[in-house]
Amino acid sequence: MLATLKSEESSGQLQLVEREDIDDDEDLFEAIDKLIAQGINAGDVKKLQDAGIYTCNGLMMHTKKNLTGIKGLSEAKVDKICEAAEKLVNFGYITGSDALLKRKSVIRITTGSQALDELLGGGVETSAITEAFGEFRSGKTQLAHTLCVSTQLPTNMRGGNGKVAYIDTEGTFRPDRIVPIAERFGMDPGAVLDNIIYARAYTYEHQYNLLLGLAAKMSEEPFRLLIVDSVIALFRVDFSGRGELADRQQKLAQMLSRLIKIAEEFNVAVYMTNQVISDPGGGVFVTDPKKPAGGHVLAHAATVRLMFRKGKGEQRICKVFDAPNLPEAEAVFQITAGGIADAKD
Ligand SMILES: Nc1ncnc2c1ncn2[C@@H]1O[C@H](COP(=O)(O)OP(=O)(O)OP(=O)(O)O)[C@@H](O)[C@H]1O
Repeated sequence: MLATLKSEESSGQLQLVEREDIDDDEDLFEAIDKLIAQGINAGDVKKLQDAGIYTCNGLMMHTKKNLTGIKGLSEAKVDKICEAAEKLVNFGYITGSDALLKRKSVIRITTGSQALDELLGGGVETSAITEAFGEFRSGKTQLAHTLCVSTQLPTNMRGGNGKVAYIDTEGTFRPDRIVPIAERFGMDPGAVLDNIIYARAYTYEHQYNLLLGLAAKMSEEPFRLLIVDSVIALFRVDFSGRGELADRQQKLAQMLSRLIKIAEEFNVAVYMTNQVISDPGGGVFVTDPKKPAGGHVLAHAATVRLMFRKGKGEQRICKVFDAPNLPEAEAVFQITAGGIADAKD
């Protein structure tokens, strides 16, 4: 894998495509300001943007109740806006063939390990949520760092030719780790770092607001990856005890719903990490039983669920825990200075 990438090094420097240069059929969303040409006044479009809605596709992912909650938008205005948006985007049925065509826009981003890519059917998928859970030091954050770089590779090198947004809830992002990973892939570390936007979240509300703010950025520039590391940590801190569990799960569901919408609206791969909790119900024959945190709410939100565990030395094992189109199999990979790679033996 590494050899292939290196051999293509000369031709492989990242060329981020300007939004204007992208073919129309590659543009998966209609910008919200196109509503102006449909007779919606610019002031109302601005109100939508202020509420974090930057595309017509994103608009239709909101209920009318949500939209009338935006200051200055009456029910009549919301009806008119939705009608105008429906003229620009088809929100109804499409044929199976069209659905297949739509799937063709999905990109698979290399993890840096061929064995892991094969396990994932080619890599981490856009328009979907990939969740990695596992014990500490099992490689979840290292994979996040590797994806930060590989997402920026051109698509003919199994990258996503796009930018990266990184939301860090535990303070574990290390920009200096990006440097050797970029060098391994034959890329300029400075340029790679410039294509990553990073935010440290301190509360679950802050985490949610950071997601809302992303729509504006993603509608302007080609992003292909959103990392949330870890998705649940702040919820476990900000809500404590059984009494707050229902409230926590409801807020978590709202945030996960936002993540799914971002993935689909902008054809972005969402990679989120999750913690494990001990599972007393795991049975007496299982030593140290562990299960992913977040319960059913998280289980339903993730498209692909991966379980990481430690192997010998720097080796790690990834198991497909749940995925709609992947077999329940395992792959061994290794953490190296240059990020995730194939295991040596
Ligand atoms: N430069 C490097 N070269 C080789 N291995 C490294 C390097 N940097 C970190 N590692 C290894 O990566 C592992 C940590 O992995 P990672 O930070 O991804 O864990 P995690 O699964 O995110 O755990 P946590 O829940 O603690 O955040 C450590 O075992 C460390 O030895």
